[in-house]
Amino acid sequence: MDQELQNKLKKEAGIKAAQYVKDGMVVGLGTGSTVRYLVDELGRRWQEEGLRFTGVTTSRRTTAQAESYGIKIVDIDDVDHMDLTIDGADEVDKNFNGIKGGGAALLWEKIVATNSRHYIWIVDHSKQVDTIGKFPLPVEVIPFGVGHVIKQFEAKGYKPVLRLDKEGKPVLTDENDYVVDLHLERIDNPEALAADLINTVGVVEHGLFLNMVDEVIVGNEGEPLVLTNPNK
Ligand SMILES: O=C(CO)[C@H](O)[C@H](O)COP(=O)(O)O
Repeated sequence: MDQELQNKLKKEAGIKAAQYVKDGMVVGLGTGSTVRYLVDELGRRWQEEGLRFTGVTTSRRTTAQAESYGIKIVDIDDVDHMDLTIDGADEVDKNFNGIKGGGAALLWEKIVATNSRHYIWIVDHSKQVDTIGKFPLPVEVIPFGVGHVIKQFEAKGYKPVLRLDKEGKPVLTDENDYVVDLHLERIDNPEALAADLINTVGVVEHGLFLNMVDEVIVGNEGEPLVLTNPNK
């Protein structure tokens, strides 16, 4: 899919998802290029329609964008729960299992998601896959001893690569951790992999979001499709 079309589909999914946000809600705001369109639309409604909600964000980038519109953002510990969280995803399969963390925000994203009453992903249709894993699986690892974690992953055949920025320095998450991307190509047993990763000392979180999402809004040529998770 060409970039221009992909951006159009991301934008349509973001605008559709913005309709779920109502006055008075506490809303979790995800991270990434699709969420940017969502926040633009919420910002427009905040300024033009007087929409008022309380936002909790999953990254400093999203905080900065939301606050640039005047949207009220609070600390996650200042609210009891999120009524609704809307985020992007890197891949999603038919069982509503997905990979997140392409933007290195997976830890805050998972914390916000797990404390949300309703959880929605916005994606363009290129993110829909039969089997997850082609997209490298992000794993957040603390810097101390990261080389040893990488060696353990190599020994297991996980094909780990430390994520670097353009200057060749390790990418830092908002918690000042590193991201190790696992080039697995396909993940046939995501539950087993998730358990193995989270039991590895030094791993803070991984980007497998398994059966967490309630609805996926898919930007398609035509109207965005709303898929509802039957297992939630
Ligand atoms: O998990 C994420 C950030 O950590 C993003 O939601 C994911 O990478 C999708 O991003 P985009 O909308 O730019 O394709």
